[in-house]
Amino acid sequence: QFPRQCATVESLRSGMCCPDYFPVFGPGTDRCGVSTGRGRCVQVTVDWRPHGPQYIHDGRDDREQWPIRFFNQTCRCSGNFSGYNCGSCRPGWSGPTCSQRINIVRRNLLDLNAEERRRFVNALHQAKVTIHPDIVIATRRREEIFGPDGNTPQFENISIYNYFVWAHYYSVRKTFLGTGQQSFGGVDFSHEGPAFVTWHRYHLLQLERDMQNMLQDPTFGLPYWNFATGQNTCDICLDDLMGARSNFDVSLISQNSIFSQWRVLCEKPYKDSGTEGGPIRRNPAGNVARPMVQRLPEPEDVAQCLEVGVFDTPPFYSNSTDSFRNTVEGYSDPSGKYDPAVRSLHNLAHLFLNGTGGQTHLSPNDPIFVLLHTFTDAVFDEWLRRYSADISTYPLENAPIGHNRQYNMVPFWPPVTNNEMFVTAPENLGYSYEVEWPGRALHVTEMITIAIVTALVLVAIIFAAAACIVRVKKNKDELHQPLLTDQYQHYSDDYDGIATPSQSVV
Ligand SMILES: O=C(O)c1cc2cc(O)c(O)cc2[nH]1
Repeated sequence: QFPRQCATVESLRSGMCCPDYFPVFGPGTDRCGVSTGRGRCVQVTVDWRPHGPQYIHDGRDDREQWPIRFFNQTCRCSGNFSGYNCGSCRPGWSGPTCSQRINIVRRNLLDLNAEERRRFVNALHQAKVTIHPDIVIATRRREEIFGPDGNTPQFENISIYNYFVWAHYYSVRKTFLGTGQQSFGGVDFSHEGPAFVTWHRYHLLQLERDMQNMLQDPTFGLPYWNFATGQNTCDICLDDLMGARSNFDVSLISQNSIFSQWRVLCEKPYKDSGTEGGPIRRNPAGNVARPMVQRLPEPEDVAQCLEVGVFDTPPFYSNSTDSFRNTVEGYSDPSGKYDPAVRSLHNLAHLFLNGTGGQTHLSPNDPIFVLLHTFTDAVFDEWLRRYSADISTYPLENAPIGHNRQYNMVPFWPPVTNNEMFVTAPENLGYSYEVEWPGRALHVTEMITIAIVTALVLVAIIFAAAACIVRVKKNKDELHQPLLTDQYQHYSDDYDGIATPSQSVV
């Protein structure tokens, strides 16, 4: 959550987190790369607008008005520069002056060849065991951050992948209300509100960027898992991908997969440390107590969800109806209608995994999380493209805490608002998805309407054809009749051997 350089008594006391870009000039002389025009140290902007009624403990949580409880000054970078010290480039840009455009392609995991699969699995494992070069995490709440002696900042190193896990956990954990008091659970900075899509988008971008740096490969892109193929099996649960099922325990991963060795972080809820626990549990389609989550979404569900044209609707929560966000998140049925009994799309895919990946405070521990969310993000990006990124229904205020449009997403640093992620990815964030979207099948009512219209058109054609035939027949008859009837009569009645002009013209 914070750069290592800011995890000091001085930085915390001053509230300033503006690390040097080029420390050669001496400490504090090149804050945010100011000497080379990369950026400068400014006051943090926070969202003070009211939040929704779900959160009732204002003043008790470090995540309120993020990140002001920890720091009130940050780097603001110029142009395409970015990062905690303006030492990197904005997504979509690269090169020493961040002036080269780049595009990263996120592909279907199942389309990777054997070598690409091996490299991706190895990269994830490397991220799991490599200490994050820049970021450390706070292991105590703000009021205890200086440690028992008041002089030892309580921060820890964490691996790149575990930081990804921890950030999700920190965003969903309950509000601590004091020793012996029950923590408050009506709070979630990354789910059940409009920030669901923007928060997870940034979360993935940050992992992708960290892995690019780790691999020294700026072209590295996270693949996706199309969980809506209509099959009710985990098709990526193979030993060369996310790990097959163990032969010895249905809820464990096969020992042929490196992921069987991964240990779960944040298993003991509400203890802020990066200690690892037991193995990843996963039993796809194995929740016999809840048959509804023993299946995966259908392609048609994605197609229907993309027809929901309004981004979000009041109360901007998990009971919103006709909201694209609540539909892709999976609290509404795929057509957008809210139904408390329904779990669809993203939520259904989580619950289908039935184990570590199905519990909000733990789910990123299972690497399937990454792939499940890249696909969810692909759906979001397709929605943004289809509806020209219409942000008008993204609320500025009264969304659940953390979800207002201008709120800085918790616990990211430097501060980044939900707003900044509400843009089409290829043009603004430098990545795109290689994906084909399913066409929408017709509803019964639409099929009936089409059948009726077709029948009416057919009847009309038949009538028109019949009328035509009758007319042609009549015309034909008219052609022959005068010779045989009227005129013949005239000729025969008073025939004198010379036809009058009127009689000779047929
Ligand atoms: O019960 C749900 O709908 C549900 C479970 C679950 C797990 C998870 O990690 C999420 O990110 C969301 C989610 N929803």
